[in-house]
Amino acid sequence: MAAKPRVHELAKELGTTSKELLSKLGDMGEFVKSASSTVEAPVARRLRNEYDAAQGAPAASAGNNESPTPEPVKAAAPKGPRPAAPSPSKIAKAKVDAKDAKTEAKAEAEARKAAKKAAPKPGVAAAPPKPGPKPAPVAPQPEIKPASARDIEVAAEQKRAEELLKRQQEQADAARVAAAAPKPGPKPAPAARPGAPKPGPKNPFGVGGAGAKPRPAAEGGSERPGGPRPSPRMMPPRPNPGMMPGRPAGGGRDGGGARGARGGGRGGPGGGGGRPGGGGGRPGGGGGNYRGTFGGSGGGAAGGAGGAGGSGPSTGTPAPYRGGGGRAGGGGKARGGGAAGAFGRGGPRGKSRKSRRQRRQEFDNLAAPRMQSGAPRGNGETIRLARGASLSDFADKIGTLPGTLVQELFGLGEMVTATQSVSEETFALLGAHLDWDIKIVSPEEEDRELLSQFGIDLDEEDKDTYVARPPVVTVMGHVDHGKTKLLDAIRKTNVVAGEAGGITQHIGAYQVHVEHEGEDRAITFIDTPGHEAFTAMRARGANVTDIVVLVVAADDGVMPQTVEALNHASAAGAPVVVAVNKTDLPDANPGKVRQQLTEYGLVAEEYGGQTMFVDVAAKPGIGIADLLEAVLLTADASLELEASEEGNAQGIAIEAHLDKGRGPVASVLVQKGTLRVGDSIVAGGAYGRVRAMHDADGHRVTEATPSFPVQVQGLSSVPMAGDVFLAAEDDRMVRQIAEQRQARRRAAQQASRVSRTTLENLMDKIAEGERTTLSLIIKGDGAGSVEALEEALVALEIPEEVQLQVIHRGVGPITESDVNLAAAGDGESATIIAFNVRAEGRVRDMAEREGVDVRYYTVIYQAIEEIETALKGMLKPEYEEAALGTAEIREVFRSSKFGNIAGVLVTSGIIKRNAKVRLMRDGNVVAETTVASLRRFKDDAAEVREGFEGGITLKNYNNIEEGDIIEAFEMREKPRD
Ligand SMILES: Nc1nc2c(ncn2[C@@H]2O[C@H](COP(=O)(O)OP(=O)(O)OP(=O)(O)O)[C@@H](O)[C@H]2O)c(=O)[nH]1
Repeated sequence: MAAKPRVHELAKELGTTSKELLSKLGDMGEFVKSASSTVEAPVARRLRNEYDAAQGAPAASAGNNESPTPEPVKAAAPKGPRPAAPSPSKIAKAKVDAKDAKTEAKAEAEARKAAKKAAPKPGVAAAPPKPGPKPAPVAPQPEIKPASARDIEVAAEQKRAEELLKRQQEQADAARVAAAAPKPGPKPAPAARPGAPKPGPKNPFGVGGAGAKPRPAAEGGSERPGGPRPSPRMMPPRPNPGMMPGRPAGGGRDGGGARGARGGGRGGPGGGGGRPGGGGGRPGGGGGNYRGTFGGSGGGAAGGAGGAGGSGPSTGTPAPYRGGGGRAGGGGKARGGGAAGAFGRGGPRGKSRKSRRQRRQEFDNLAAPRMQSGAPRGNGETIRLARGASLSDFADKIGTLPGTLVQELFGLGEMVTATQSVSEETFALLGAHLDWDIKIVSPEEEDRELLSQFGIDLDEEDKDTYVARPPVVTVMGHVDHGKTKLLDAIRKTNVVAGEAGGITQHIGAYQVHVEHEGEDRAITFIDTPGHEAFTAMRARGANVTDIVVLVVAADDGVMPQTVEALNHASAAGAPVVVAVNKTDLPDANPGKVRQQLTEYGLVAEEYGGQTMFVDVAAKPGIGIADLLEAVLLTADASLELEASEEGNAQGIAIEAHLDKGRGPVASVLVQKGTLRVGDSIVAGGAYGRVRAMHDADGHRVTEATPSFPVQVQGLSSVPMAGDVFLAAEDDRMVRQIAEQRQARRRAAQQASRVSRTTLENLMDKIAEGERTTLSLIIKGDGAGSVEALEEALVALEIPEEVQLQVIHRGVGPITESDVNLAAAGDGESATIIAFNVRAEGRVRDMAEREGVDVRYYTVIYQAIEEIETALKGMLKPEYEEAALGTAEIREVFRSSKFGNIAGVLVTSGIIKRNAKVRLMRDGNVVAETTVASLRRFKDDAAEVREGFEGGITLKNYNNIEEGDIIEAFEMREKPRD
C-alpha cells in the first residue's frame, strides 16, 4: 500500500467504511476532510493499531508516545536515529519533501489546525508530513503532525534564508568557507521530532539528557559533557544568519529547527551532563547538520529543562543570530543545536578544546617525564663511586639492574653503555634525576674505604702515644743548580766513620743525624731530586714531604724550574728552605737570589721575612751543617712533627724495583707505627711478609719507626711509587686487601681504555658513526723528518667526511708529556706516530696504561700509507648492486602454509636463498624483497642455477603471477679508490 493511503483505501483494508473511519479519525483528533483524502502514515498505523487492539491483537505500535511501556526507550536507542538523521541524501530528500508538503499541507490545513490543538507539542513539525530523515523508525510517530501553513511558510523562509546565507558564505573567504562554511538550512530537520522534548525514557533522544550515559560525540562535536567551553570568539567571523532580514537563519525546516539554533544550543548545558547541543555542530554542509542533530539530541533532553537558557552553550555569548532569533522553548530548541551546528559554531570549538587538551597533555608529559625504567630513587642518599665507575657499579650500589640506569640516561639524552666509564658530570646529572647524591671519590678515598672494610683506619690518631719524628725533606730546583751534589754532600756529612758492613745505597731516601741544640736529630731526605717524583707522589695522594729545600745556583739565579718547584712546594703546603748553591763560584751573587725570590713571596729572614736562606757550596761541601740546622729550625717553627710508634706500620712506598737476586724490593717510608721483620704487609697491589729490611747504608734493620726509610724484601710483586703500604695482622688480610686493590686498578685501567681508539679499531668506530677525526702526534728523530712526514700527511687526499689533525709534533723520543697529550682528548686519544724514535720504559707503560696507540716507523712512505689506509677505513663502506640471476615464474602453487609458491625456471645466473630480488611484470618492477625460501623439488636449496627449476617464496610478497620474472641481486661493498 502507498505510504499515505487514502481514507477509503484504509477503510477497505480495515474492513470498515470510510465514514466510520473518518469518524474514528475525528475521535483520534485527526481531522480528515473526505474519503479521498490521504492519511499520514503514522496516523494510518495508529488507526491500524486501534483496529488491531479492538480485535484483541497486542498493540504493535512502537511509536505511541502516550504509552507508558518502555517502547519509547527502545525508540530512543541512540544507534538508530543517529546514523539515519544526518545523511545528507536524506536531508536533501527532506527538502524535497518540504516542497511537496507545501502543496499538500495547504489542502490539509484545516486538519492540521485541529491536530495542533490536540497535540500538546506542536511546532516541531516544521518537517513535512513525511519526516523522511527521522532517525528513529520507531520514533514517537503520533506526534508527527502535518506541517501547518505557518510551518510551511517558515520552511520556505528558511529555505530562502538558507540560499541567501549560502550566497553570502560563498563570497566569504574561500578557505574559511571550505573549512567551516555551514550549509545552513533545514538540516536540523532530521532531528525534528515531536517526541524530542519528552525527557526520560520516553525521550527518544534522551541519551543526551541529564543522567544519560554519555555517548560518543559526533566528531568535532561536543565530546565533553558540560563544563566551560572555549569561547566562540575564537572562531573566525562567520556569516551571520542574524543578518537575514527579519528571519531566523536557523536551518530547520520548521520553526523549531530555527529556534533551536539558539535554544538547542542552550539545551546542552541545561541538560546537565548532556553535551551542549549547538556545540556539537561542525560547520559546513551535512556534517554540521549531522553533528547538529546530535547536539540537538543532547539539547533535546535539556530542551524541556534547559531550553529557556540564554545563549548557545558552546559559545557562551548571546547568539540571537545563531538561533536566528528563534523562539525559546520546546523541543525545537533542542534541535536547534543542529542549526547552530549547521552554522558552524560548534565544530571548531570542539576541535579547539581537544587540541588544547592535547597540547596540555603534551606539555605535562614534557614537564614531568615519567619514571618507567624502575630505577630506584635515592631520596638524597649518598652513594660513593670511584672515579671512572660505570653504570654497572652504580647499579650494584643501589640494587638495580644496569639497564634501568642506561634507560634513564637515555631519557636524559646521554647514550652510555652499562660498562662504560661514566664522567663525573654525567653521574651528577643522573644522580640529580634519580635523587641520589653521587660522590665521586678519589682513588685514595676509595682505598681508605676499602681498608675501612678491614677495620683499618689510616687516619686513626692516638695522640697519647705520639713522639717526635724526623722531618722528611725533598730537594728541588732548576736543572744543574746542584741538587744531586747537595744531596750527596748532605749524606756525606753523616757517614759515621768506622761503621762496618754498610754500603751506601740509593733506596730513594736516606736519613742523616745531626746534633742540634744539644740533641741528636734525624732528618730524612728523599734522594730523588727534582719535582717530578715529588709531584708524581703527590698526584697519587702520597704527601710525604714535610720541608722543601729549594736549590738555587747563586751564579744563575732564579730560573723557570726554580719557580715551578716553588709552586709545587706551595701547593703541597710545605715550608721552604732556600739553599743558595755554588757560592764558591766567583760570579755567585747570593744577594740577587734573595732579591729575586722576594718576588715569589719568599722573603729572607735577614730581610724581615720568614724564609731561611742558606749559602752553600755543595761541590766543596760548604754550609751543609747550616742548611741542616735551618731545616730543623724551620721544622720546629712551622710544623709539629709527631707520630705514634705503636701499632702496625703504615707508610708510603717511595721506590720499588725487581732485584735480580732478591726479587721485588720496595723502599718504604714509615709514617706511623713500627714496621718489623716478619710483619705481614701490603703495598698497593703487592703483599707478603717482611723477610728482611735494610737502611740506606745497606745495614740490616729489624724495625723501622716513623720517617725512617727502609728497603723491604718479601713482597709478592713490585708496588708503585706512592702506593700506601701497611702492616696487618695476618697474611690473609693483606692478601685480600691486595687482591681488591688489584681488581680496582684493573677496572680503572679498563675504564680508561674503553674509549681509547687505535688505528685498528678506527674502522669499527667509524662504522658506528663515532669517529670522523684522526688526531696525530708526530715525533721523529729530526726536525726534517717530522716536517716531511707532516707535510706528506696533510697533503693526503682524503674525503671530506674524515679529518686529519696533527695536534703536536716534535723531535726526540716519546715522552710522558706526549702520552698525556694524546690521552687528553675526551674519550678519543690521539695516535702517536714515532718516526725513528721510541717510547721507553715508563713512557711505554704509560701509553699502554692509557690506551694510547704508538706506531713506530722507520720509513716515511710506510707511515703515510698506513695512515691513509686508516683514514679511508674511516669512510663508511659503499655498496653497489651485483646481479645474480633471473628466474621466470612458470607456475604459481597456492599453499595455505607457505602462501604462494613460485614454480620457477632459472633462466640465467643463479638464484640464492636470502638474495635480494626484484619482481618484474611486463617490464615493471612490482616488488622488491628477498627470497624467503628456495627449494629444489622438496628439499631446501641454498641456490638454484641456470637451467634448473625450483620453488621460491618471496618475503612479505604473495601476489606473484605466472610469467613474472624474478631478478636476484646482492649488494657488494665497493672498493674505494
Ligand atoms: N762550583 C760548584 N759547582 C757545583 C756546585 N754544586 C754543583 N755544582 C756543579 O753543577 C753541576 C750540576 O750539578 P748537579 O748536582 O748534577 O745538579 P742537579 O741540579 O742535580 O742537575 P740535574 O740532576 O740535571 O737537575 C755539576 O757539574 C756540579 O759539579 C757547587 O756548589 N759549586
